Amino acid sequence: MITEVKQYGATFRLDYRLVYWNSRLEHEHKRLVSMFQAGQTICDMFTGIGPFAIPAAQKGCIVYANDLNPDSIHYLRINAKINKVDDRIYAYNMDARKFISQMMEVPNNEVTLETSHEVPILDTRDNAESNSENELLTVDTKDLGDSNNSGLEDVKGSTRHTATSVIAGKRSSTSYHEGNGEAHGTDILEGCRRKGSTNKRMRGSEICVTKTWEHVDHVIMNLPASAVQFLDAFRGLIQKKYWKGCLPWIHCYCFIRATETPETIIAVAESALNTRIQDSTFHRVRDVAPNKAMYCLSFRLPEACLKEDSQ
Ligand SMILES: C[S@@+](CC[C@H](N)C(=O)[O-])C[C@H]1O[C@@H](n2cnc3c(N)ncnc32)[C@H](O)[C@@H]1O
Repeated sequence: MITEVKQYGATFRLDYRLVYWNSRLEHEHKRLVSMFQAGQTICDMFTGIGPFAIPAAQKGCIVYANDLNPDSIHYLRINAKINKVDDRIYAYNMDARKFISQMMEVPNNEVTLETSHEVPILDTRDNAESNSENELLTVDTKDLGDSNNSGLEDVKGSTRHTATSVIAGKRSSTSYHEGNGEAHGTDILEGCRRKGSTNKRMRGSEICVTKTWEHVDHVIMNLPASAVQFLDAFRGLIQKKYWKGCLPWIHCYCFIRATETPETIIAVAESALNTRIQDSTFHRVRDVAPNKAMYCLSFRLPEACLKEDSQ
């Protein structure tokens, strides 16, 4: 059953039989995106058809959006096009743990653009002749099995797709390096123009290449039943010597039952991260049952999660 719904000015096409959609989350999508600023880099680990990703991109953020369900990614791509933000969203189709670890992985030579596993929405074909490594790729879902949305939570199975380390971002700087189109800025606010930056989808703004292992502003984890358990993926994930600026905000959704307290969830999160969390906030999203509410736990990734140079 394919239908179209509207949320805060964005249009979402979806098939209810194949993908997750909950209109009751509209206010929460809006609330979280209101925290983002234009030019920020967002990783959405459980993106669905993009109700965080699309408004974030509309706001001028660069979004790396992942979902294990290939149908979600199919509709995310459609919705990115409908809402004219396909130049700001990169989509990935893999397990969230693998996605975030590959986002933060520093490639061996730091300049290799491993795009063979990327599923970018951004159509770079106009640039292809000058930067073949950024060619548009299609989703190969053969290894993903059943496309049905049900039962995907906690799926740890890997796919043939691995996240690329290539990031397209809007940056104010125009420093530009010939070669492979890779950014070599010394600060996250510096970037480089994508080589042959004639992409017709740019609508007047620059598309730049930056590196997620150097900086991400926000990570969204909306899989309330088990997102907290995915936090272990952040242990030693970010290499201290490459990271620039503040550590990312993690927005991790969870359920809290009547028998539990926010402290219960913090304890699980700290155990997963293997360190203490400072200054966290819990935002009550909505009641999902008489004794169960959905919350958003937000905190800055603790420095103790960083990987030291020698590790
Ligand atoms: C609760 S929905 C949230 C979707 C969207 N972010 C929203 O706010 O409506 C969770 C999504 O996570 C996806 N998912 C479930 N397990 C996953 C996993 N291990 N890795 C990546 N995505 C997963 C599901 O396919 C689903 O689209």
